[in-house]
This record gives sequence, C-alpha cells and structure tokens, in this order.
Amino acid sequence: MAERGFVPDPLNLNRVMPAQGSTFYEVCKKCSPEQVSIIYYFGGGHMKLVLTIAGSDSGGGAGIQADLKTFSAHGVYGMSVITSITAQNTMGVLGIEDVSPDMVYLQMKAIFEDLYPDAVKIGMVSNEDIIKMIAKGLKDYNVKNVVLDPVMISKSGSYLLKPEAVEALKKELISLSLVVTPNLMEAGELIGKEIKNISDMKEAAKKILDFGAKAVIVKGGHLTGDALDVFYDGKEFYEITSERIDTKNTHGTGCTFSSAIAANIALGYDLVESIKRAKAYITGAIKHSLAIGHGVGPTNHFWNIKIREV
Ligand SMILES: Nc1ncnc2c1ncn2[C@@H]1O[C@H](COP(=O)(O)OP(=O)(O)O)[C@@H](O)[C@H]1O
Ligand SMILES: Cc1ncc(COP(=O)(O)OP(=O)(O)O)c(N)n1
Repeated sequence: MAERGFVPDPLNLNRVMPAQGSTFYEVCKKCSPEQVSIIYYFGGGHMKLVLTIAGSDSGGGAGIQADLKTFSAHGVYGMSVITSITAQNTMGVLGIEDVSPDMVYLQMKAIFEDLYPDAVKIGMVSNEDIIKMIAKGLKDYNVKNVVLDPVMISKSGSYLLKPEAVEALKKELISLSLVVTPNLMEAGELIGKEIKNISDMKEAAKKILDFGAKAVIVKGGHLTGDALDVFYDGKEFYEITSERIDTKNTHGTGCTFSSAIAANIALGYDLVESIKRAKAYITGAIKHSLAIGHGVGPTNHFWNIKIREV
C-alpha cells in the first residue's frame, strides 16, 4: 500500500516515491537503519538545501565527494564551496592545491545570495587565510546550523590543515558552529592533550565547548572496543555507541558522519536525533564499505538505497 501522497517505485524497487505533484516531502521515519529508508520527493520547491565547504578528494571517498553523496543518500539537495583540491586515492594524498581565499568567498556569495542552505557542513579548510574568509562569509550571511568537522590529518598521514592554522580554526570557526565533530587526534590538538579514553573525551568536549561551540561530539573511531562517540551540549553527556566493524575500508568516515548530521539537521531533526541518525547511517556505510582501490577503501554512501540489481 502506498502512503498518502506517494506511489510505489515504478522500477519496482524496494522504496517509495512521491506522487507527481505531491507537496509532501519526508525521509522515512519508521524505517530502521537496516531498511531501504529513503523516500524521494521529485516535486519542485520543497527539497532541503545543504552546503559543504570542504576540500575535493579525487578518489571520491572523502571530502566534497563524500559529502555530496551523503546528501543525496538523505534526499537533500547538495551544494559545495571547494577550499582545496587534493590529488588523493585510497593509498594516500599525492598533492594539495588550495583555492584562493577570494574564490572561496565568491563561491559562498554565489550560494548564499541564491540558494540559502538549511544547514552547512565544514570540512578541510587548509590554511589561515581560507579560514578567515569562511568566517567572514558565515558572519556576512548570518549562517546558522553549521556542523564543523575540524579536519587536520588524513588517515594516510597527510596534513590537510597547516599545523600553524589550528589556532585560527579554534578562534574563527568554532564559535560559529552548532556542533564540532573532532576525532581523538583533532580533539587532542584542540585542547593540547592526548586523548586516550572516555574520560579524556569528556574533558575535551567540555573544553572545546568553552571555545564557543554550542555542542561537541568527540568521535571514538580510533579507540578499541565499541565505536563510542561522546556528545556534550553544555548540559548533558551522551555516549553514542555502535558495534565496531572489522574492516580496513574506513576512508572518509568523519566526512560522511558530519555530512549526515548536517543533512538530518536540514531535514528538521533536533541535534541529538540528527547525531543518532547520522551514527546509524555511518555504521551502515562502514558495514557495507567498498573494497576498491589498493589501500583504505571508502564507505558505501548508498548502502541504504536499493539500486537495480543486475
Ligand atoms: N570500524 C568502525 N566501526 C564502527 N564505527 C566506526 C568505525 N570506525 C569509525 N567509526 C565511527 O565513524 C564515525 C567517524 O569517526 P572517526 O573514524 O573517528 O572519524 P575521522 O574519519 O574523522 O577520523 C564515528 O561515529 C566513529 O565512531
Ligand atoms: C579532501 C579531504 N577532506 C577530508 C579528508 C579526511 O577525511 P576523513 O573523513 O577524516 O577520512 P580519512 O582521510 O581519515 O579517511 C580527506 N582525506 N580528504
């Protein structure tokens, strides 16, 4: 039975599509993460808009490419401001070329003066001048709902943020963010202390909140045991946990997680619910990750959408 305003998928896939001309748009709230869970709205004007400000990963597993795939997998309209171009694959980063700060601002202007986003994710920001320009753009256009992933070093060990720009990231961007999503190493860099366990993660979340963010989630992807992340909003700590999946193919996990948070915020979920939904999404994307390339393969952004099987 089709839900009101929806018709069965004409390709006979295990998903539901909106009836032509329907004004209803929703991502399925009843579906478990293991189910095919996206309902697409193809009518005009009601799609939520989400922007990523980040670097390009030529290999498609992280950065802008991962973010846009994640947005599509959530049924939101994705847009991008590219800060830096990386020549990158599953084995590593071959080179990095930064976009000029003026061009970063111009991309922001183009978007904010026409396609104002419902949420913004920030990833690789590379250097101090770009960081300052992004902060200016966020202030000039009064941007809210910012999810800041303070990307510093790739899994393959390349600096994606110049070490001398960490202070600028702290000073300029954290206070403009709704939530900051550091991994263990990034949280450690931000507070100047190595993070080794849950108690350190809680301490780091508190200190990063003091830099001006409204909330912080310290990701425990690089610990052992369950994949446990610590969320703090100044009032309460939440431990958000999933099973740890035994795979080497985890390229782009942080990018994908933060983009999924932004997509869920745009869809209207509150922050805690957005994080829980993003956690379910990244867990599935890792569980179904792709053994492609010769190194650390990417997560599977479309694991929850049934595509025609041939
Ligand atoms: N092997 C894994 N199994 C399950 N979840 C994981 C695994 N690795 C990372 N995660 C989860 O993926 C998200 C991204 O975390 P992490 O990999 O630490 O980020 P980053 O890519 O920034 O280093 C977090 O929710 C983390 O708990
Ligand atoms: C262009 C670009 N941006 C960010 C990253 C880091 O992404 P992350 O999700 O932390 O994944 P890993 O690099 O740790 O696999 C990147 N690599 N490239």
